[in-house]
Amino acid sequence: MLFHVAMEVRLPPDMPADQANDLKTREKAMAQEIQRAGKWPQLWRVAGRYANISIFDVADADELHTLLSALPLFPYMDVRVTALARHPSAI
Ligand SMILES: O=C(O)CC1=CCC(=O)O1
Repeated sequence: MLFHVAMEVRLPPDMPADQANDLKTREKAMAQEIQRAGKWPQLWRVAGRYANISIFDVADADELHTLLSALPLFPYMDVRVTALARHPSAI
């Protein structure tokens, strides 16, 4: 099942740089692990914002939630999920 996921990251401005860098390093490692597993086939930066647009390919919304909520930056992200269905005109 495909999901369009929009993530906006909002780190507290007073978060120490070491803590922010650790979160970003762990986020990258986990994101790449999920991509290698084939469950995160598209990950795009939104130009000009600390945000991304992604496509996830997972079994269901429960699996998606499990993956998203395990991301190190999850507590600092505003996440919007849209379930995708096949368009009848798609070829
Ligand atoms: O930088 C971001 O958009 C947040 C993020 C999600 C996966 C990743 O590696 O970074």
